[in-house]
Amino acid sequence: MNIVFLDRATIGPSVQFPKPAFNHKWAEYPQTTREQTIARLQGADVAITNKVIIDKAVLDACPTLQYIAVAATGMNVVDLNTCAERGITVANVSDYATQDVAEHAFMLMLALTKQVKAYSAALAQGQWQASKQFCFFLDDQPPISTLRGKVLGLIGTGNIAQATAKIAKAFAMEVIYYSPSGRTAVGNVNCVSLNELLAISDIISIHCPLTEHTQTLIGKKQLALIKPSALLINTARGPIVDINALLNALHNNKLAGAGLDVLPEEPPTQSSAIMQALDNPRLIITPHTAWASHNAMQNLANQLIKKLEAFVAGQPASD
Ligand SMILES: NC(=O)c1ccc[n+]([C@@H]2O[C@H](COP(=O)([O-])OP(=O)(O)OC[C@H]3O[C@@H](n4cnc5c(N)ncnc54)[C@H](O)[C@@H]3O)[C@@H](O)[C@H]2O)c1
Ligand SMILES: O=C(O)[C@H](O)CO
Repeated sequence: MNIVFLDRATIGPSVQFPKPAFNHKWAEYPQTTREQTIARLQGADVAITNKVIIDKAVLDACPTLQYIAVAATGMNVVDLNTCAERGITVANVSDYATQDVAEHAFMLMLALTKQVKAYSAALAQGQWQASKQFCFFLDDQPPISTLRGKVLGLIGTGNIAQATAKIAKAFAMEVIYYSPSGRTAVGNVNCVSLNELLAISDIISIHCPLTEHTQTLIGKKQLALIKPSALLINTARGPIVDINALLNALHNNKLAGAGLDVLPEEPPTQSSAIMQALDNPRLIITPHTAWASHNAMQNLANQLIKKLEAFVAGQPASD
C-alpha cells in the first residue's frame, strides 16, 4: 500500500502516528499546494488529508486511489459524491475532539459575555490604572452579562452539539436544538425550526458540517431574525456563515458579538474585510484551534490508523 500524507504539519509535531500494521510505503509532506496534489498522489493507494482539497479533478488524475483518510471530522475537502460513484472509501475521524470544541465554544461565549477583549485592551492602554476607583467600566460597550438563564440555540444535534449542551446545563442555561432531520427532541431537549431558534436564542452556536445545504446557512436573512442582544458562535466551518453579512450586522449593532474559530478563507489574507474588523471588541477570532489539544490530536492519529488498518484487513470501519 502506498500511503501519501499531504499535510502532515497540520497535526502538531508532538503527535506520533502509529506505524500501520501492514506492508506499506509511507510518504509525508508538511503541506501540499493545489498544484502539487496530483503529482504527489501518483501511484498512491491511500491519501491522508486534513485540509488539502481532493476534488473531481484530483480524483480523475489519480485513478489508483482506493481510500482517503480525512485527518479531521469535517469532510468538506473531499468530493464525496465522486468517491462514492467510484467506490473510493472516505473515512473521517469523529469524536476525537468533541470536548475540546465544546469547551472552545464556551470559552468564546464567556469571553464575549464578560467583554474580555474590550477590558483587556482598556487595561493594556492604562485605562484601569488611571481610574479613580477599584473597578473600571467601559461606557461604550454592551453591559457584562450572565450565562445563567440564557437560551442557547444549537445548530446540529451531533457529538459536539450534545457536548456543548451538557456544559450549558451546568451553567443553568436553557438549550434548544435545530435539526434538519425533523427530530423533535434530543433526550429531553426540544428541537425547533431554524427560524424559531434564531429568533429566540440569546446565544447561537453552530455545530453542523459544511455541505451544499449548509453553505451560508446563516446569511443576511437569517441574521435579521436574530436578537440584537444575541451572540453567534461558529466553531464548525467558515462558509456556513456569510461573513460580510455578519460583519454588517456587528457594525450596525444588529448582533452583540461573534466568536469565530473558523473563517471562509483559512488562513485569511491580511487585507480581507474580517481581518480589517479585528479591532472590534465584540468580534473574537481564534485560528481554527478548537480541536487542537495534544490529547485530541493524538486521539485523531490513533483512530485514523486504526480505521485504515481495518480497511486494509477488509473489516467494516468503526469509530
Ligand atoms: N473547529 C474545529 O476545530 C472543529 C473540530 C471538529 C469538528 N469541527 C466541525 O464541527 C462539525 C460537527 O462535528 P460533530 O463531531 O458534532 O459532527 P456530528 O456528525 O456528530 O454532528 C453533525 C450534526 O450536524 C447536523 N446537520 C447535518 N446537516 C445539517 C443541516 N443542513 N443543518 C443543520 N444541521 C445539520 C447533523 O444532523 C448532526 O446532528 C464537523 O462537521 C466539523 O466541520 C470543527
Ligand atoms: O474537522 C476537524 O476535525 C477540525 O476542523 C480539524 O481539522
